[in-house]
Amino acid sequence: MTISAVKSPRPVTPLGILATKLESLSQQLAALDIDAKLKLELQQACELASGLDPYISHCTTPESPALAALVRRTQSEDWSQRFAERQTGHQLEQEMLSGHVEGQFLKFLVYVTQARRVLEIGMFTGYSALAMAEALPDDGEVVACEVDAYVAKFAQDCFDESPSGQKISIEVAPAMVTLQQLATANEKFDLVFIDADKAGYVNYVNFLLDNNLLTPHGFICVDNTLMQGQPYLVGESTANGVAIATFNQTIADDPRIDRVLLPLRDGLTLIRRV
Ligand SMILES: C[S@@+](CC[C@H](N)C(=O)[O-])C[C@H]1O[C@@H](n2cnc3c(N)ncnc32)[C@H](O)[C@@H]1O
Repeated sequence: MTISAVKSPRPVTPLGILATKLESLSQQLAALDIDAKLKLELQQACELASGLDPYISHCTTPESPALAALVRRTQSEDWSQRFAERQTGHQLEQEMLSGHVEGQFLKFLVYVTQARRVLEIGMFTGYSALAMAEALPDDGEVVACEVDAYVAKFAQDCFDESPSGQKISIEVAPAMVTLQQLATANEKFDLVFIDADKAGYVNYVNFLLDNNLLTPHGFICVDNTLMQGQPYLVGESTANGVAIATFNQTIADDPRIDRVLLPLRDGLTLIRRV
């Protein structure tokens, strides 16, 4: 593994982007001769936005040493270089990692639902998989789908050094291929976390429901359902923004589904069959 300088992740959530924009506005207005009360109000808006994520993190149980080590390794990797050298099949980036608060939330869900079998669609370096594995009983299992062989090996190396890593089995293939194999083997899951290619989300949820891959009380968590605010903003969207807007509407129109979208990080939608 090549170690390069650790870079801070860029903002990729609606709140993070809002805080950055407010900060930029505040800096631009600071130089101008404008009403001091207006400057103060903008400063207060900046503090309200930029202080929220650090405070939520402060109030949340800290991540384990194994998760913290996985974050450090992920941030130290030069993902652009790996892609340039064709070691990864597509451009990966540290911002893909779900992180502390979302990881602890997923872990909490595993505990309270007493899940024993978890399926992850889109693993990257394994942060969410390992967070969920930490909450599983000793005989519990996370089956983690990942299409990229390089990052799958990277995650496996992290799991090998983690106390809960042996509960995770990685399936290196396009997730739909793995889902078909799991359905053929009549596998069932208590919790499915979807965090892969956004254009595939509708098909993943339909496949899980149509092929009874969930246990009777099983449920699905879907990541990035706010996609940096694009689904509710007027103006141009990226391909991912369009895919998530379509996914959110498809889910809203599906009478089989009960759902709630939580404004956690970049949006997390919980889905269960009614
Ligand atoms: C956002 S990252 C996952 C982050 C991870 N869940 C975490 O919390 O750290 C998305 C991952 O999905 C993988 N992926 C994309 N398309 C996929 C597919 N069709 N099948 C399986 N994995 C896929 C990507 O290679 C990438 O590693």
